[in-house]
Amino acid sequence: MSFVSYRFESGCARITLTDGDRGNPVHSDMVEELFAAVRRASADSARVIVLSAQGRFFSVGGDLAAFASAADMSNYIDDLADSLHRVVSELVRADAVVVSVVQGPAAGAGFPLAAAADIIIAAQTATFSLGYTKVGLNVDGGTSLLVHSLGLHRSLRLALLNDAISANEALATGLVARVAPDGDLDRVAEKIVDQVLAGPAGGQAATKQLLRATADAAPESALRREALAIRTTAGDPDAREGVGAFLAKRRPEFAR
Ligand SMILES: CC(C)(COP(=O)(O)OP(=O)(O)OC[C@H]1O[C@@H](n2cnc3c(N)ncnc32)[C@H](O)[C@@H]1OP(=O)(O)O)[C@@H](O)C(=O)NCCC(=O)NCCSC(=O)/C=C1/CC=CC=CO1
Repeated sequence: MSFVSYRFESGCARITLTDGDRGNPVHSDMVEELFAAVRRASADSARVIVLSAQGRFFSVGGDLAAFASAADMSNYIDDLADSLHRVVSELVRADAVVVSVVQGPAAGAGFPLAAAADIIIAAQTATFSLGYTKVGLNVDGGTSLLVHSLGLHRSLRLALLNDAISANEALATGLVARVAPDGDLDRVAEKIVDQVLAGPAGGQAATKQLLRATADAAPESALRREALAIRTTAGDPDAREGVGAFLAKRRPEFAR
């Protein structure tokens, strides 16, 4: 694997995004590796899955350079959204308790990826932002998770104005379970892992499924709506303008 690493030990599967020098951008090869790693964790009957990332960013989200260089950007984004949805579904459906460990920005698709976890731990440097509408796309991969975790109006603010929320704001909303100084993040994550491993596997798995079903945050129907929407927005000239403008470090000029 080039973009994701997998390690399994004592009931805990550790999945790490390893393209830290590039900010762990989300592209088709990365998502395929991520999906394979999550499937492997289930095959290993992991009790806990820890999803973390190397480098200064958890993830900058969709790889805008890959979008711009794709032969057909719209098709590329459609396929990528489908692949990412499979990862999100696998994480929310896993019997394992999923813990994400976020340092630095979780932007664009990096945000729903981190938020698909059951327990989110953030460094003080963590920020959460969506970015999709900034590049002419619709939010994807987690509208159901966002509304459940942040509430409707905060989700609308983040999605439409592209504000970022800090680790402490995310803690106050309940999205994040713990905030730790960057140097203490791993210790805090290990404490959570030990706490889960000391609990009853069957009771925890059933409880996770029940809570997610009650919250309707096993988000398949929302993911289906998102996939349909991105099929349209990714083909809109505004998406090409938004992606091109980000890469050229200029303000986008969307059609009015
Ligand atoms: C908030 C940021 C993530 C970080 O800001 P900052 O710390 O100031 O760092 P920057 O200087 O802006 O960025 C560092 C370098 O990384 C490059 N970069 C940043 N984001 C991306 C990206 N998404 N793709 C490719 N490259 C990226 C940036 O150009 C810098 O490069 P240089 O050093 O060479 O100049 C901030 O960077 C930011 O807001 N980034 C954009 C976030 C974003 O809009 N992400 C995409 C959203 S759309 C999306 O995720 C959509 C999908 C679609 C469906 C399925 C799956 C995936 O994605």
